[in-house]
Amino acid sequence: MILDLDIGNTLSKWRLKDAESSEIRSRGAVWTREEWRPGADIPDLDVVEAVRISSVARKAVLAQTVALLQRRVRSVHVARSEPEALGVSNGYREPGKLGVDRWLGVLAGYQLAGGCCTVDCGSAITVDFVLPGGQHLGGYILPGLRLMKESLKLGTRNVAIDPDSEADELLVPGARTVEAVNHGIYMAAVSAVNRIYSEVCDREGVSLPLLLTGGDARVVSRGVQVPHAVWPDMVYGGLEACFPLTAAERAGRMSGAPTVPRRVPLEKIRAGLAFSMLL
Ligand SMILES: Nc1ncnc2c1ncn2[C@@H]1O[C@H](COP(=O)(O)OP(=O)(O)O)[C@@H](O)[C@H]1O
Ligand SMILES: CC(C)(COP(=O)(O)O)[C@@H](O)C(=O)NCCC(=O)O
Ligand SMILES: [K+]
Repeated sequence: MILDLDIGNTLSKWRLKDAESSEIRSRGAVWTREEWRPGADIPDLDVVEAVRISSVARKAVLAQTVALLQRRVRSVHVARSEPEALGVSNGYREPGKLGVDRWLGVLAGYQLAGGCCTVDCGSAITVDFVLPGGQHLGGYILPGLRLMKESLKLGTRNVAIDPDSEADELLVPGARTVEAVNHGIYMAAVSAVNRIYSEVCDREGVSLPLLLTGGDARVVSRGVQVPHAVWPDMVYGGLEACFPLTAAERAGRMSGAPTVPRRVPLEKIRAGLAFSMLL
């Protein structure tokens, strides 16, 4: 079995993948923590022959995790942001400073769709762009839905946005504090994603497929106007592309990859942008 780990600021996600069949056997998530020991909530390491890790948690968390895994597993691969990989040039002035989850998302997106826009809705919401030739432009970082809510300190931190709500319900004026907060932060997140996407496509003169991932991808997706795909395993896709271990991975196939979303004509994106600027 292959253990894939995606250690975010809030949650550490894992999945076990069968090295022979390439099937995903199980998956889970635990709160990201300083100390991380195999227990009821993480998989049995006896069946694991290789581990692939993406981590944006504090250095000590990664060091602890790697030390623990190296005692039990033969090969442990840790992803890093590089100046260039798999046809993509990192757009950061200091490439190593780009969050590795963003880098892996971009690599997965590029392998799937060529030039694209990748959005990761987790603790932070990040939006990254890579052009059809493989140039990554850099991106945007804004607080995630939960972080925005917690920063307001209005006693609403424990009332999450219902992930099954429709965008229509979440965009109307709130008539209670908790609604005003939830609708406000939702409006902030989806407006930012819509605007950033349109601005950059306009500026670069290209309509790019849009891909969403992260814990809040499903709810953000409902407020995103352009056709797009939700890809929960996008960061894992980057790990597969960087460290291919199975036959399918070596052939360039990533588990759970969505069909590439339809490209909107650039004129339509520009018309939407011009209209929103009039308001
Ligand atoms: N079951 C859940 N537990 C915790 N957070 C969740 C859950 N479902 C959705 N979320 C949302 O997803 C975010 C965490 O998403 P994730 O992509 O795992 O973040 P990160 O990679 O930063 O750890 C939280 O900030 C929260 O808004
Ligand atoms: C921006 C992030 C905090 C997002 O992390 P996440 O919300 O997925 O936990 C992470 O990608 C990170 O720590 N990046 C380093 C800074 C940068 O990318 O510029
Ligand atoms: K994120």
